Amino acid sequence: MKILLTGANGQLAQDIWLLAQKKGWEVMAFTRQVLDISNFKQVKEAITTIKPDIVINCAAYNYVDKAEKEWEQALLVNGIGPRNLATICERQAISLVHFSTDYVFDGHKSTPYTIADLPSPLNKYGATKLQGEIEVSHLTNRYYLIRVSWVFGLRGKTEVNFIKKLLLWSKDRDQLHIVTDQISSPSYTEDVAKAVLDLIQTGRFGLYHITNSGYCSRYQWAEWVLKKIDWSGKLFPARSKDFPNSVLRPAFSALDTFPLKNILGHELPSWQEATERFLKQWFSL
Ligand SMILES: NC(=O)C1=CN([C@@H]2O[C@H](COP(=O)(O)OP(=O)(O)OC[C@H]3O[C@@H](n4cnc5c(N)ncnc54)[C@H](OP(=O)(O)O)[C@@H]3O)[C@@H](O)[C@H]2O)C=CC1
Ligand SMILES: Cc1cn([C@H]2C[C@H](O)[C@@H](COP(=O)(O)OP(=O)(O)O[C@H]3O[C@@H](C)C(=O)[C@@H](O)[C@H]3O)O2)c(=O)[nH]c1=O
Repeated sequence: MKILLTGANGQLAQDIWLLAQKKGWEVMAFTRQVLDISNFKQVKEAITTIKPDIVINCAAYNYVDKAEKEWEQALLVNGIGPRNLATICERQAISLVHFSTDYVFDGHKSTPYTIADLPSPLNKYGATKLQGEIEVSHLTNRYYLIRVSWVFGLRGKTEVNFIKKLLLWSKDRDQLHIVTDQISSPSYTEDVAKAVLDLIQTGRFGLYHITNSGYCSRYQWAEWVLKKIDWSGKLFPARSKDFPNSVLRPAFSALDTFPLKNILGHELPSWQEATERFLKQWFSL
């Protein structure tokens, strides 16, 4: 299997890259500096030269607050980039994996969102990711469109990883206030990478939700982590409105992964098991 991987410095990309190499697959990995997915010429050149079996697009603009002002930049990466990839993949009969987010939903439901629920994003980041979904699903038939939520991985930037941020805050604060009114399903990149590589071997194209099992609030997730690391500070519940500079985020955006289990034969480990594994690996690095 020959893979062309974009956004190769990102947290999910790094784990996909590692795992695919372990399987003995050929991975041609491109960072933003080498392949800017919003540049149609560069995308066409890379894909037509390499002729991969599959393109895995991990490139994204993931700054939720900044996207309100930088929405053109966000749309270029999250909307136009996937458009470029889908156009060339379709022309060359190459499969495309693209990732989206729980933030395409408004969070008004009280049960996990299924692949049959209609998106209605609350913020500009979510709107640009929805545009990416539309571009991919309209421009090619050979797609795996995979929504993930609250992604955390060992590698990549701290800014896009809530647990890494929490660990940083816990180092120099003795009090933390974490929101109880944002609930979703954490997704560990190691587990998502494995599921994605299993999925692409099935040839079962379509829309998927891939997250760890179960869901929690940001507060519950933080409480769980801080207990595991024996943090001596005090944790207080907070509300999203206590952070007036943050844009609106969905209150409940847990994802229902049906029919993933029917296809892979298993669900992903629970968010608790995944977070514990992350912490063990993080502190042994
Ligand atoms: N992080 C999260 O909590 C969530 C992420 N997702 C989605 O999952 C996928 C993987 O996310 P994650 O691993 O966290 O992403 P990261 O933010 O870790 O990585 C994204 C990568 O894309 C690169 N990039 C940015 N713009 C371009 C461009 N124009 N062309 C090529 N590369 C570019 C970035 O490079 P540079 O750093 O140099 O800008 C970065 O290396 C994305 O689709 C994301 O939207 C969905 C839900 C939650
Ligand atoms: C600073 C701070 C923030 N918060 C709150 C404010 C904010 O509403 C909330 C969200 O945190 P973050 O900004 O880390 O999370 P955010 O960047 O919104 O995370 C999202 O990223 C994108 C890319 C996705 O696709 C989503 O799935 C999701 O992972 O945390 C606290 O509870 N306590 C604090 O001390």
